[in-house]
Amino acid sequence: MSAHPVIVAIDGPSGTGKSSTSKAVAARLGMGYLDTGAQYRAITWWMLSNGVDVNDPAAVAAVAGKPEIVSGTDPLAPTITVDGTDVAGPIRTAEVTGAVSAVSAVPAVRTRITELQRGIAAGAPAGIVVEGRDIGTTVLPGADVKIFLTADPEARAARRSGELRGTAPGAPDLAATREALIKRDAADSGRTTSPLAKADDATELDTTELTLEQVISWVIGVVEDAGRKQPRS
Ligand SMILES: Nc1ncnc2c1ncn2[C@@H]1O[C@H](COP(=O)(O)OP(=O)(O)O)[C@@H](O)[C@H]1O
Ligand SMILES: Nc1ccn([C@H]2C[C@H](O)[C@@H](COP(=O)(O)OP(=O)(O)O)O2)c(=O)n1
Repeated sequence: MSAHPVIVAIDGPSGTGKSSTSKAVAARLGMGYLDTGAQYRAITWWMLSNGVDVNDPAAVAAVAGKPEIVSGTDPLAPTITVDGTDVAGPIRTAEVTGAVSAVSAVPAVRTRITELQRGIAAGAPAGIVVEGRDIGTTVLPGADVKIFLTADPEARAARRSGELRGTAPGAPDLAATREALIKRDAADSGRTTSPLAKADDATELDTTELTLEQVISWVIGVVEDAGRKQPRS
């Protein structure tokens, strides 16, 4: 399709549809898929499992280089391990969700994880869809396609709440989910190092009134357009 493997950056706050959209787009276009939030969750899980005080940035920074995080990029079966342990389940607990913004605000953590992400993107032979908070702005500023997804907080909380009810018995109710989500957005947008932000050259899409399938089709259209505009090799 293009002269080099296409890199697609999809950013936005929680519940806008980044993961579901990115996975589907990557699968349909035969590309890799990287969930960068899962990596921040994985390092947070390791900190909590090892008794590190996640509210002490110096303590977190001191051990940020220790865990070995490996992400599998098949969009049909993405994987994440820490020191060889499959953590796909444990990284989705409320405890990790409650601590991840503090850990991911620590510059030493971001430097480490950003390096990992750049290496994975550079080594993706068929191109890759990378989703997160700072992919278009910091991690891959030269990405071929940059998309920023948004949606009303009510829609985002309802989606997340529905998802948690499906997978986690005893999950918090809608109001609690909404409150936690807004608090996490504020922390992620307000941090000093590489906050959640739309890149100037990203295309924004409000997904509030759209179905997931509509969002997927729109993103595929943008990626295919970008491929057509690239010089032929
Ligand atoms: N446009 C949409 N309409 C309705 N539900 C959606 C839409 N996009 C995503 N969802 C659902 O919302 C939940 C959160 O989506 P997800 O892709 O995990 O968002 P994010 O990665 O941005 O946090 C999932 O259950 C997903 O199926
Ligand atoms: N590129 C990224 C991706 C995620 N993070 C941090 C901030 C987020 O609150 C957490 C968790 O991200 P994740 O994408 O799993 O969050 P969701 O629950 O899917 O919204 O990680 C980040 O700082 N930078």
